[in-house]
Amino acid sequence: MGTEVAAFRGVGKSYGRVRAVDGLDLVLRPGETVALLGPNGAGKSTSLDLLLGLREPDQGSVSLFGGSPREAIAAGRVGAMLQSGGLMADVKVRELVKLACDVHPRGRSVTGVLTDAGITELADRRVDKLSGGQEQRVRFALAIAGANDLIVLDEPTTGMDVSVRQAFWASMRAQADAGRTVLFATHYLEEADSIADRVLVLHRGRLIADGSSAEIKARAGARRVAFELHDVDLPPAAGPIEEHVLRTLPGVQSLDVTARVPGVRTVRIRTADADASVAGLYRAGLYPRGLEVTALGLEQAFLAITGEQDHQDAEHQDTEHQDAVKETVR
Ligand SMILES: Nc1ncnc2c1ncn2[C@@H]1O[C@H](COP(=O)(O)OP(=O)(O)OP(=O)(O)O)[C@@H](O)[C@H]1O
Repeated sequence: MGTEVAAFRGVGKSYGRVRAVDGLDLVLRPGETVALLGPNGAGKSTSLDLLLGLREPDQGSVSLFGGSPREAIAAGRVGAMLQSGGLMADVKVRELVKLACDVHPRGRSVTGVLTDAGITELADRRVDKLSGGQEQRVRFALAIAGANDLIVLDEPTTGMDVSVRQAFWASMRAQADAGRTVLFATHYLEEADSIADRVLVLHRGRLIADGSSAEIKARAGARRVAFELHDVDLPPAAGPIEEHVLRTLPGVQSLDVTARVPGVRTVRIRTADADASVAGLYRAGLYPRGLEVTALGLEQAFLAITGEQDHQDAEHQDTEHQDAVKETVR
């Protein structure tokens, strides 16, 4: 277990009838920078709360560094930046950071923390006079006030403008480069794509994808094929038949055709097999102009994976419903 930073084993957590986390199995290893993605209500914050021992699972177990979350926190191995909870009001930033450094079992120097969080110039400002983005950076400073081995961040860049966000990620990356494990929940998929070396996708409390950003994109499998069809290139009978041809090309998952210029249609296809789709286009006698084949971005891959899961869940519910009806009829 020495190589485990954190482990969820068969973890479940419900709030009344809402199943927020449903059978979560997951191990975090030292030095990883891990992004936790998922639509609203997917169970991200609940999972982080369970990891930090702020909530107890109904099922399964959560461990940190081979012990309980509480033990790991008491030993000063974990720093966290959560969405909830206000900051102390009547103090200056430096005083608040000093307090956090003093009470931490492995507290760092105040100057080092202010520098690493990029808030040296805010040190003499009152905490209650900060902007939302500045407040977030102070919260981050509190999360790195000690020599933690794991840093947990729940939507850390909410409220930060683009430049502050970039500076924030540079600070965070320095923490990861120092060998710390970082786990962050985010709704900004480009952050996950550029910062994390591992991406987890939660959906209705279940882990539906776990891998590098490239693996998640590949897992979504799809590529986008875009081209133009010019009427002058088409056989006379083209029209609705041609849309049917496009829709039934090998690998096609979705099709979008727009006609902004008379005589020219722009076609965008999402396909699981770009080579086969393109070969099929030519076989059908179509002449695609300006053909482009691109991989899906993480955002589209995320939408594809979660959409696919919604579809499977709906089918499963349908089957269950039909089974229940059959049972009633019998
Ligand atoms: N204290 C609570 N009491 C009742 N239900 C809760 C509570 N906290 C969360 N939930 C519900 O549990 C589910 C998971 O919520 P959670 O906050 O963990 O998701 P999330 O992925 O962090 O969402 P978001 O992206 O919107 O922050 C949701 O359906 C939510 O409404």
